[in-house]
Amino acid sequence: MAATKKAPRVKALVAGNWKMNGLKASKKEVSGLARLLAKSKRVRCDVLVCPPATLIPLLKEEARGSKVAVGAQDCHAKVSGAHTGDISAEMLKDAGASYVIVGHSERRADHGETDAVVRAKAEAAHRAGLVAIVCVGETEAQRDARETLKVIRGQLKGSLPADATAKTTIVAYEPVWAIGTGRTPTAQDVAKVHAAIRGALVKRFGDEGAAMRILYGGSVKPSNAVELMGVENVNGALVGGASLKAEDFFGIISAYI
Ligand SMILES: O=C(CO)COP(=O)(O)O
Repeated sequence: MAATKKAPRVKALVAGNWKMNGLKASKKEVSGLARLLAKSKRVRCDVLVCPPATLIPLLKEEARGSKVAVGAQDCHAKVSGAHTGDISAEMLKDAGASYVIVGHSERRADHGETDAVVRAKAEAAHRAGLVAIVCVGETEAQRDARETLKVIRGQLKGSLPADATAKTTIVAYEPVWAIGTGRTPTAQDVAKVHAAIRGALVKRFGDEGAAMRILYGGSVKPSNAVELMGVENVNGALVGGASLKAEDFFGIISAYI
């Protein structure tokens, strides 16, 4: 009998993207989250908070000894130099980050980041020893034109470094029209896109692609987390608004209890 290869078990990640929200006082959300996680010993996923860069050292300290990792929302591709206002991956690592989000649709849209730029940032993350969370997602117009899979495959091809592995790289699928709108794709649509992403990852990276985490992002809330996180090839969530309050974020994490 031919041996059938089983898909590897992938540990999920629930990541919070605070975007441009949070002040020093927000550290109480991290200590609150750490307390909730400590109380519930059965949480089967990794947990990450990505605050504005100014808060990384403070939140890293606040999260010390807990299950909460700290990450950043963007990085520059270079190590250092004359790039006013930018922060390198090495600096983020030095500040306490262990992950960095690259290619978020808000950066692709507001800062004209191309796939090549996103790829250079992901390579910088790897160079610095950070895990890169590479975001892809179609706009509403692209979805209406039934171009979703074509767009996603193109973004993956252009944005992922050639030597990406399951340890260094995470893909986040965030349909642009679902971000901050309260609208989400159906579980069937999420399954279709995540299956296509998995197929593209396996084709390009083999076993590493089979083990790479694929997060879903866009209006994830405690009320829809169980359904969305239960979809095949969904290995966690990238959460915006609902990650700002410890109780809400824990409500989403609870999908993995
Ligand atoms: O953009 C997002 C996370 O990166 C999703 O944001 P919301 O969860 O607020 O829709």
